[in-house]
Amino acid sequence: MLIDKFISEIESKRNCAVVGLDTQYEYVPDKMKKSDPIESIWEFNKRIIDAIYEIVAVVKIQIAMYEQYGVAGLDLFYRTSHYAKEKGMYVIADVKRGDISSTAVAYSKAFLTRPDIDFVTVNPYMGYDSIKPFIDDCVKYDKGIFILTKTSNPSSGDIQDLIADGRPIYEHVAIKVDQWGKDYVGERGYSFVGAVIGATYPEQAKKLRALMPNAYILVPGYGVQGATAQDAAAAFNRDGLGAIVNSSRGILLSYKKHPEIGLEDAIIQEVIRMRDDLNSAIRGDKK
Ligand SMILES: O=c1ccn([C@@H]2O[C@H](COP(=O)(O)O)[C@@H](O)[C@H]2O)c(=O)[nH]1
Repeated sequence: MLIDKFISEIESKRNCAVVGLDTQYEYVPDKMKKSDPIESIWEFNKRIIDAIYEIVAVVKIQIAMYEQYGVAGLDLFYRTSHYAKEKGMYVIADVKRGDISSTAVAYSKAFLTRPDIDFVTVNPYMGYDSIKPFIDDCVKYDKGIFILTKTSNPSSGDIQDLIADGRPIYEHVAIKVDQWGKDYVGERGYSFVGAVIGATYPEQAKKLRALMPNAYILVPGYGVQGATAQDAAAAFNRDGLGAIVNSSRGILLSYKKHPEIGLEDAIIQEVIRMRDDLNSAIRGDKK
């Protein structure tokens, strides 16, 4: 099962950090900027992937950053996912889809039938029939999903924290994630039905971790959004597994903090710093 192989790869690299390829033209170093933004971003993405693929298991590609450039941007999204996959990386398409079942079937087909995409993020607001097509395709094509549960943004509480039947909505979502994923637990004890929990909400993450012990959790919010490795650690199980932690701008823009070294060295340095920071918070490894 994909989720078992995914866990083995994270273990063998000793790295639960996800590099978020939320690339925009503005992020490309001036020296690398060409007149064509698409080709500039492509060069940047390729150099990042080449720099990290031996030490990082997973990339998350945020589709919105590519869609803003129209059809050429979408083509770049897939060129990037294809390139990362060719280098042996796991690819999360951060697309946050969710719609009535007939439309969800099409959304799922768009991503989960592709060999270059392993996971997608989905939005549970419309309920089980909007999620089931993705689960069916996960079974058929050996893929996985991360369901938005408690998101990292400051306003996530506007709706997710409202109390229904005595508990916040995000806890109800976690209970559903647990139920929906129970039949799909692999050899390592984790399901391909996972969740998204922001590192910016560590107290909530502890409770949510207990409510869905078999879910793999995608944890955004580390770095630029202000969460620390200690915050992110709340989403992990005692086995040191159960979560992956994303950083996008913190890694993509790390070259600005280290103008004295080249792009690749700056990216590698930041990825290693993040990996060691997380391993120290999760399992007490020495930094
Ligand atoms: O709750 C959520 C869900 C998704 N995201 C996405 O993760 C990255 C975070 O980028 P940073 O630059 O590391 O802040 C981005 O793609 C978001 O859309 C999230 O932040 N929070």
